[in-house]
Amino acid sequence: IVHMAQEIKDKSEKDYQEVYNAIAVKLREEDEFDGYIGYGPVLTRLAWHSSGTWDKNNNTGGSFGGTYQFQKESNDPSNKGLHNGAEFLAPIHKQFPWLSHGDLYTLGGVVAIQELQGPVIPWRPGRVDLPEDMTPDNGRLPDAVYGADYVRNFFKRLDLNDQEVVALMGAHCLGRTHLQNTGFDGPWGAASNTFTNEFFLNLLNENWKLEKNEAKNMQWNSPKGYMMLPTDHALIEDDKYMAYVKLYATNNDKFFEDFAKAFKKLLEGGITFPQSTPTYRFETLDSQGL
Ligand code: HEM
Ligand SMILES: Nc1c([N+](=O)[O-])cnc2ccccc12
Repeated sequence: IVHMAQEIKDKSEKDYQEVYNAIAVKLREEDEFDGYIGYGPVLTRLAWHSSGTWDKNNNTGGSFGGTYQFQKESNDPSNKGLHNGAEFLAPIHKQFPWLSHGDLYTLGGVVAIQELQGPVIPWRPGRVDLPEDMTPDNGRLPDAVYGADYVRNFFKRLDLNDQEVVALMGAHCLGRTHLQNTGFDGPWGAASNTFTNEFFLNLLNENWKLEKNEAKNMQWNSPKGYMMLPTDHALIEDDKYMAYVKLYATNNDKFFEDFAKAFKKLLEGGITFPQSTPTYRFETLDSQGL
């Protein structure tokens, strides 16, 4: 299967910046969601989950077809809670009906990272909505209960190496786990809505204890009220992963640079873009004085 991005002839950078700004203004205004965390984290997770169904071996799934819009995919137990992100984006789709669902879901994640003071994520348009029968089966997204070998093997299907995996996991600086969504709870400490390298500093500096939570799942908790999933903690149980955790804990610029590259790669998995497709680097609201 080839997912060839379509050439968008009648839309310019200005048109896409207008979509970016509409999402960013809504994100700034609707700040009360999830205990004043806001929609940034769930939009980031929606962009990741709509892309993380890709299988490089047969080029099925991925962000191209926008199939998260179909219940078969949005009802995947792995996607519990993401309807909040999709409902947030629904009015944006109405306002800009020419934007495909695949472009909408991935752009939502780009706006979230950039507006939460993270790095600029270069982004390309042209994903094309696929029919419902092209929706990938459930079960392609990762479980949180396993260790480093599982994580390494899982991300091979997405063509992502150790360095890219550790950088991407840094997005767990955002938001929180919700017992009713995934059976993990916390962090009760500062569940953040600012994109930083905190996740790596927490991993290295906190005193982690493996405990059974209210849903009978094992998770790592710290005295300060932070938590880590088993797959988070795996990054300091494995020497190769640990080297990158230390790199990103001590070099925020390097983390930002590597995260931006890996997140773009994740959001474009399986897509062939024509040479003529522009790569957009959007301005934040702040940098536009808005
Ligand atoms: C081994 C891979 C991963 C596993 C097992 C995993 C698992 C989870 C779980 C269980 C939650 C809690 C969801 C909830 O209860 O509402 C979560 C939240 C989140 N994940 Fe991951 N994740 C992984 C990788 C990623 C990646 C690669 C990204 C993005 C680059 C990401 C971004 C997020 C964000 C932003 C949240 C917070 C969502 C919110 O606050 O509503 N995760 N993840
Ligand atoms: N905030 C988070 C942390 N943390 O250390 O703050 C760790 N792991 C997480 C996993 C999923 C979602 C949020 C997380």
